[in-house]
Amino acid sequence: MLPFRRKRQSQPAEPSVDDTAAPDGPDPSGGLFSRLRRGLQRTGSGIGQLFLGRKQIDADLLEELETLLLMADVGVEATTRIIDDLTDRLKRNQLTDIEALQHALREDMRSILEPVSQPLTIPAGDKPFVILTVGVNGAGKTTTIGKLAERFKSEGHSVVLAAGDTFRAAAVEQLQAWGERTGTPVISQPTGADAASVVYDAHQAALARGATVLIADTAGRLHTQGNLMEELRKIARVLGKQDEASPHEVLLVLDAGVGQNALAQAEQFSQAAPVSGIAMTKLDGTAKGGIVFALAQRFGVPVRFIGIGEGVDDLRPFDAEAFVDALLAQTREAADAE
Ligand SMILES: Nc1nc2c(ncn2[C@@H]2O[C@H](COP(=O)(O)OP(=O)(O)OP(=O)(O)O)[C@@H](O)[C@H]2O)c(=O)[nH]1
Repeated sequence: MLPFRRKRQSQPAEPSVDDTAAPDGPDPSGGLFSRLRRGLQRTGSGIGQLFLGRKQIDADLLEELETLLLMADVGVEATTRIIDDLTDRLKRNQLTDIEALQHALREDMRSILEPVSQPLTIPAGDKPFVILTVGVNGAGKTTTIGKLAERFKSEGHSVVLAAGDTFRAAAVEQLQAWGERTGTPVISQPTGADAASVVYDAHQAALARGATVLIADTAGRLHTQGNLMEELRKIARVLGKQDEASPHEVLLVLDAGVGQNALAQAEQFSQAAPVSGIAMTKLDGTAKGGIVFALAQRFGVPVRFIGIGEGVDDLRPFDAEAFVDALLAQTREAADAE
């Protein structure tokens, strides 16, 4: 048995039938933890299992940990911060056993993520709270907007969507499909129309309907596409003219699978619009989920949501503690084999 194990880690890695129940009793988080843990398995499996059967803490173990963190795309800066701290604690004889090391690792990882663990809260007001989503092609913007519409509606908000991706054929239809699925009105113009004008129309419509949230889709673009980056600035300007605080949130949607490239995307998009939050998608299908640490360490931009699947409910508010716990959770098979 491992000396250190948190209560929630005793759940199975792959709940087969009922996501909300573990053999030890119901999941107190209503299945959220097991879903998140399953999603992050590919990123965290190596780190979680590194300590199994280990009795001694030495330089080799820290070196192995360093390699695993880098492989999970935690990035050089955040990895160095973690390893330096652990080495320091080791020198000061603070890490007397594996349990203490795991505890310290958990603490270090949390301390990187806690500053960016800031949920998106929609303040009450007489104008719609405007969320402008930005990101490269295929990052998951449209899907994330659909999931957000569902979430905000379930919280009692009245939501309007703006089909600001007038560039890609079928983008409007894709957003409309999410609108139908979630019962949310979508304001659109045909492909090729001026994106800023669609967003303007949508803002007017949101005001007229007394909507509390407006979420604008935008065309996926590479940060190297100057004209499209200029279009983003224009959309932000048009929104700002109607309400100087708007857009209230510029949500950068990043595909976790791109790894370190996410850093370049964050940097470039921030130059076109003041990115105020990140939605990290596809954490379910990647071994590179550690990129969240690299982003937190480098930019400190709040991570608002994480996507852990394609379903409408597969978007979760980011929570540093739950994220680190899920990442470091060991599989039952590995624990049993110990
Ligand atoms: N597994 C998984 N798939 C996701 C997630 N989020 C989005 N996807 C999928 O990623 C693909 C691209 O998503 P879109 O929402 O179309 O991406 P987009 O950024 O709007 O793309 P463009 O319109 O080309 O800019 C779709 O197949 C989505 O179902 C996620 O969290 N997990």
